[in-house]
Amino acid sequence: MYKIIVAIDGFSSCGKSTTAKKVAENLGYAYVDTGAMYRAVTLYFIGKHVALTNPREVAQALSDIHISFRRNPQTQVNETYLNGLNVESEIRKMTVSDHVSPVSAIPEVRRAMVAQQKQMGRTKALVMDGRDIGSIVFPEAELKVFMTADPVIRAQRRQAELLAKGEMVELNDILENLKKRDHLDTTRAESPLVQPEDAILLDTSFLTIEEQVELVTGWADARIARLNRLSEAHRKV
Ligand SMILES: Nc1ncnc2c1ncn2[C@@H]1O[C@H](COP(=O)(O)OP(=O)(O)OP(=O)(O)O)[C@@H](O)[C@H]1O
Ligand SMILES: Nc1ccn([C@@H]2O[C@H](COP(=O)(O)O)[C@@H](O)[C@H]2O)c(=O)n1
Repeated sequence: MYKIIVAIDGFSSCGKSTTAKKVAENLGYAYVDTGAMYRAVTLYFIGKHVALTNPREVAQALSDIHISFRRNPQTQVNETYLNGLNVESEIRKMTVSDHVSPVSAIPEVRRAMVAQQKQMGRTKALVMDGRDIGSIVFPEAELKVFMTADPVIRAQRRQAELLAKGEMVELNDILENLKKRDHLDTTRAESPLVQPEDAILLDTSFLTIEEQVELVTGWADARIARLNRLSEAHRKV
């Protein structure tokens, strides 16, 4: 069976990781949330008061950081570990959301994360979501999806999620954070968020989670079937 890479990019909180996780499950593929990697770096930088404009401090901090993902046996969900500590819940808090975009715009940070991400994709059978997966990390990905949704709907969904975890945040604060991050992410000099020309656009504003998962899984199945047919035809020649 042909194995592919599914690259999912898009704006903040439009459903990328929720969709990517379920599509990976459906395909029996590994899933990597690259936003979690940038969030873990940010958590470390905040804790160590790393000066973002000091290249030596940034390089030292990056060499001290080890990020990994481990499956929680109870929830079956991949959780993020920073230097051996589970930081899954810490990295989702607003403090990290407020600082992550400037940290992820630093070229040295991107180089370090992209190198690890490329390694993770060397055996394919991977669904990865982020901001530069189809454009920089895996420009050769067999399926690229670019997700978007109305900003107010995105903020409402994120607010409900934070509330369920006991964090009460004003809708407007979330909306401002989303808009600010989208602006920084799309305008930064180093690998900005762009929709690759060969990506399929998916607006989730009026879709249910099940509908968006079904769409992306269907596109992936179609790509795999086509590549299987091509390789079979090639084998027969
Ligand atoms: N179609 C949908 N309908 C309702 N809620 C949704 C839908 N898609 C995603 N959500 C919810 O919206 C929230 C944000 O989704 P998710 O974390 O997947 O977005 P994301 O694009 O990965 O965000 P980020 O870029 O900030 O990591 C989650 O609480 C998720 O359950
Ligand atoms: N490939 C990526 C992924 C993420 N970022 C930055 O991290 C922030 C948090 O990402 P979430 O997916 O958890 O929202 C995001 O706003 C980007 O600044 C990135 O640069 N590249």
